Amino acid sequence: MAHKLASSQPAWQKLQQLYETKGKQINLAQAFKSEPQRFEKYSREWNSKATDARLLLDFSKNLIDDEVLEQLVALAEQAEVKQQIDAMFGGEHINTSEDRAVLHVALRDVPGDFKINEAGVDEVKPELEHMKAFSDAVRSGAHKGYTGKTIKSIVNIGIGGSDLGPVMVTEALKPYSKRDLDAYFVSNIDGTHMAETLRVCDPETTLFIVASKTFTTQETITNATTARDWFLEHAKDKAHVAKHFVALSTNVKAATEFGIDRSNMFKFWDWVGGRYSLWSAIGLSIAIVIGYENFEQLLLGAHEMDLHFKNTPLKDNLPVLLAVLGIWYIDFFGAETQAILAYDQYMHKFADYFQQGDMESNGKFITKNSERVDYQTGPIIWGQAGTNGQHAFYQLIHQGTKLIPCDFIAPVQTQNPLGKHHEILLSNFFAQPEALAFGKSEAEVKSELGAEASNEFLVKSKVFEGNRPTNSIMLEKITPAALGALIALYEHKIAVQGFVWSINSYDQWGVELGKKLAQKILPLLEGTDASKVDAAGHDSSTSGLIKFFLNNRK
Ligand SMILES: O=P(O)(O)OC[C@H]1O[C@H](O)[C@H](O)[C@@H](O)[C@@H]1O
Repeated sequence: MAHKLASSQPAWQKLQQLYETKGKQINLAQAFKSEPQRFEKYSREWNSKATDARLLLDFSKNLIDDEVLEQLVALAEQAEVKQQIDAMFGGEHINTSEDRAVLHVALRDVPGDFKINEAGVDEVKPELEHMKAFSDAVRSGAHKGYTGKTIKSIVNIGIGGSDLGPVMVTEALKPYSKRDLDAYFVSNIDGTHMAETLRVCDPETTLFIVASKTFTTQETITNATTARDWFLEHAKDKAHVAKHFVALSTNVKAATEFGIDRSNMFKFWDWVGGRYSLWSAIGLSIAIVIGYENFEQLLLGAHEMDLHFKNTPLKDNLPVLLAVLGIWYIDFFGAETQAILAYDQYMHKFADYFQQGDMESNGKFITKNSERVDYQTGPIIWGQAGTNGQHAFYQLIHQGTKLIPCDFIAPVQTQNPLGKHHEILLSNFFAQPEALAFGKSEAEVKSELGAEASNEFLVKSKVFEGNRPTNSIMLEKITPAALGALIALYEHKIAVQGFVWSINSYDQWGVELGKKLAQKILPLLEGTDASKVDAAGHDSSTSGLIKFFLNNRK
């Protein structure tokens, strides 16, 4: 693969011209007027064959026409997206800086459709069986704590990819959860997170799941050690740890050193990136909360999206469409962010999850050819569940000076039919993209205002320029399979953008420097001698801050 600068592709130059000559003037109101079939043309329904996952992607409210879309797809073709997809599914080591394959798709290949030759792939099935047996035993009460009681709480201790996926999915699929089992997720090194969790847990009925791909992450190991100390204060005998602590990791050696039995370890492999790991052993808390059968549906839904992604021509390929539309705004309109707005309370962690998924994957400036990009790469991802966001930040999306492409997501069917709630929720879900696209003209404002129309400032303040692009994604229902498919859709969108930008979406060197500096600073904080700080070689700002801490702590 050539991994050329995206800006050197012929389609990029063409898109630049299109943007200048007409792209920036595309007017959605006019486009919809002149094209009665715009929705039919720019929307795609997707039905999974083997599961109940169904979704509709409407991308008609984007600032595109046929020519722009054609060039966007041509850009993906020229960037060899198809070949890069095949390389990923084929197990090639596309994570070149770490010389690793990128095979989260193998974790959810339950039917065994992909023939991948990579060490560990043949261990996926046995590991899933291990997860099934263990999650069944915890849920049924067969797995007992050290005093013979059944498990009432699980505490997942992990951070980043070892936390966000389990948190997001267990929240999104709460209707499928075992309601008499409490699930907690401790991630932050701030002792408050663990202290507040232990406060409500009973050592006799709590299972700790230590989730860490590397098993070296400072936060997780510190939190796990604190949990073990707390547990042993009550249980006394170290032999009881086996019933209350399990580990999810690629690093069997470090987990053993921590004191976890091999039989209590659930492993995965270095070809699973942290932010793509919820499908692996890292999903154990999910399997315990929603049951293994539902966890398998989650995998199957994702697998169905994998098949779509792998086998569908680029122009009809949903992840590819989302990816190139994103590139249109990021690289040609200068959009810096992307909002993900799920109109479903259970999905309130979805945007947080893809903050890591997208920003850790594509927040990079070096191409795989070691060139510095001369274009923008990954956007800032943010969002909140609707309708809460409407009462917080939508003002800026509607009338601010920034272009914020938004993805609106909602289920047709609610999990909680309650009066008119769902109709009201969805009326907002339909109204917001409409308002963003078509706005409100000065003439409309004036006619609405009647006598007050002479107040120029009021009139101008009430104008909505419109033309703000959105995608709308409707799922039939947020079932485990549908959620799996939706997550895979976004994962692959991120992959395609990385492929086009020629960056490596699967490493994360950008998180290292801060960690290293913290390691250097920690010994200073453990001491008491402020005078040592000056000799430690920090800048005056960092030294000043550390000394303020040392001089003022009690
Ligand atoms: O699972 P772990 O090895 O503990 O890693 C947890 C997290 O830490 C790192 O800082 C990485 O940036 C994340 O990608 C990872 O998910």
